[in-house]
Amino acid sequence: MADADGTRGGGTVRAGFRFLRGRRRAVAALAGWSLLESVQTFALGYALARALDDGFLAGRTATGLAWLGVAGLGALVGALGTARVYRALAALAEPFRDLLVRRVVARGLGAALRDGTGDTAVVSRLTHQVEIARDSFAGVVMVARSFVFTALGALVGLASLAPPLLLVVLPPLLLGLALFFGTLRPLARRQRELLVADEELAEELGVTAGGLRDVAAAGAQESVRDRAGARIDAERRAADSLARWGVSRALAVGIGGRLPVVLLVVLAPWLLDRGVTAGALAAALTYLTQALLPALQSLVHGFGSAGARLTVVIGRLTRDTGAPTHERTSGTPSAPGPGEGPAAPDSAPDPAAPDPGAARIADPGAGTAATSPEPRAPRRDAGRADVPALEARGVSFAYGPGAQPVLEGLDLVVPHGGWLAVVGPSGIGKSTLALLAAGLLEPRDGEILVGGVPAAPAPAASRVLIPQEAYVFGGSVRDNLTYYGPRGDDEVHASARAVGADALVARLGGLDAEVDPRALSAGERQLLALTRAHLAPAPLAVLDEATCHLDPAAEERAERAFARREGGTLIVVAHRLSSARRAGRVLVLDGTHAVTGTHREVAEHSPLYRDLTGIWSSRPGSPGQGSSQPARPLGDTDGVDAVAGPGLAGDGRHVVPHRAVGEAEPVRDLRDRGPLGGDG
Ligand SMILES: Nc1ncnc2c1ncn2[C@@H]1O[C@H](COP(=O)(O)OP(=O)(O)OP(=O)(O)O)[C@@H](O)[C@H]1O
Repeated sequence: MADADGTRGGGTVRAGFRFLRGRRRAVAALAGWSLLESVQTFALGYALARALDDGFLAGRTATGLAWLGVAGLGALVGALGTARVYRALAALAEPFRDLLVRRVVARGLGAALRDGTGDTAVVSRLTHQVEIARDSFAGVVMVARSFVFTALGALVGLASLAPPLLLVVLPPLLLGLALFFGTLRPLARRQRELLVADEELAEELGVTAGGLRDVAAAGAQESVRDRAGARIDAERRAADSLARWGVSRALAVGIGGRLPVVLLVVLAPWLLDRGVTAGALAAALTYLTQALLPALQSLVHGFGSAGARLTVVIGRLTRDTGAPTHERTSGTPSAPGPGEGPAAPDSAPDPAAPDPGAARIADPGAGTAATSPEPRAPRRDAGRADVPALEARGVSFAYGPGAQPVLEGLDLVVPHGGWLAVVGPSGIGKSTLALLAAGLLEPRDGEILVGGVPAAPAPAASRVLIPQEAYVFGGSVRDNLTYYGPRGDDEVHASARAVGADALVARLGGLDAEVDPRALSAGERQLLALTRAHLAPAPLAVLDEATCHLDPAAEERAERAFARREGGTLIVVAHRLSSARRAGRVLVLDGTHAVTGTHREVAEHSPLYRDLTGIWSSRPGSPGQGSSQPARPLGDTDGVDAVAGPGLAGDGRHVVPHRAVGEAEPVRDLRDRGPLGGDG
């Protein structure tokens, strides 16, 4: 139907003519009704001239009125024609749509069956484009037809009134048309470029707006801004270029539609000398201003917009097998670190000496979980063993200057190789802590050190944050997985296997297969994002409910894969109890206390944790140690959503202890969370 690349309009026009040739009857019907419609154009000027010359100017009012009546009759006949024109147009546009739908469905289903993806959503995506093509096709036919028959009615009218009028009107009209057709192709190309740039920008901004929180979480503001800026520049360039070429369009309308009016006025004496009557002159002006000029304007603008849209859409339909238009599968990672925090080459920052005076929530159990036959990720610089992977020193944070703090006075040490699960009720500050750890938020007071240097200026390579919403972008599987840096296929496969994404990678068709993000489930997207993060060179991984769409077994496999990374440190905002149990240490953020320790220790000391995990005992104490109501064994079967607990405990106040387990002191009310909004 069109040029294969959809970028030139010649093929589309030719295909359009071929289509019309195959439907001669419908075309003839459309032409016939259009001819009838043009009666009103003809009658408008002709009857006006007669009404003036034979009627009002000759003192015969009745005759004048009768001719005006004829003009009215002409309008009625024309209206009849107009009504039928739309039916005749439908008889062309609907088969056009049917033809496209047949092809699209056949190709889309064929591709789905061939690929074995079973993704028949492609068909509905393309049929939407078909609707646009149908409407654009109808628009183009309508304006072309309208111009031809309006011009016909007007020119026949002029010729029948006074042939010299044609001498004045025709040359500029033809010149204007020549200019229009001469510049049609470059103009259409620019129009298409603008259309495509506009769509790309809208798509880009739509995607960005939907993921602003994760963009911020991933620290991808700069790359997102750059990409949006590039799209805006592209659209501006396209608009500038179209505007320059648009001058020719205005010129065509000016020469073809307005110049004849000027000439008629200027040459009126000459025309009157040659026997052109005043009525014919008035009729000529009416033809020009009421019929020809508007028809020419519609032609020029209609071809520019509907024609360009038609060419673009037809190009896509004949080229695509269903990839959404915005998924540019160039093979180049066009998206930023979609979802995860940034990572860059290793660096070994100068360790800052830990503050000897600071009391800590330390993680003695760290580094003990790594025993696995699974392949280890490439060695990362774990930093100096005596410098913690993450250290919070008296950290307070609030969203906004006057807001109550989300965290206050938090001290925390996570050594290299540690595995810490963060749990707590919804809205308590788990994600905030994750963002602070990733250096994407800065503490109001205190400091967060990653590998011994303040988290915010710490090299992005030192940690990777994987938020709940995983980003996968159009491109190959390899592009998606090696976004943070080139990796050999063996390493990529090893990480995919470790994380549990190997079956998915195979199902997608291997590393070279193109990814259609829309065809992936939320869990599959998480698996790809996790593998990408697993391959990142960052020693510290922060998983903020990054496995929430995986089943418990898949979640365990993924978490263990991160914990096993050589020298890797893992902080998990836990989504399930099983996740907290696996970790060497658990940090419970609650309304009045923050407690850390092993699972058993926090179960003993934190009523909230017991609530969250479903452990109830008749007295505060160690589960199973003399408790009158022994704790129920903890396990995956508890299925407790650790973050969806009963809410703030006690009086709703929040304390993060400066000291060890159980030693807490009250701090401020948390009800005012600050002005920024967000649900955590
Ligand atoms: N951008 C923000 N502006 C203002 N307040 C915020 C913002 N983000 C989070 N908050 C508030 O900070 C508090 C902690 O939010 P956070 O997202 O860290 O909680 P969370 O424990 O991760 O919750 P959830 O388990 O529901 O994800 C909440 O009261 C939340 O409303």
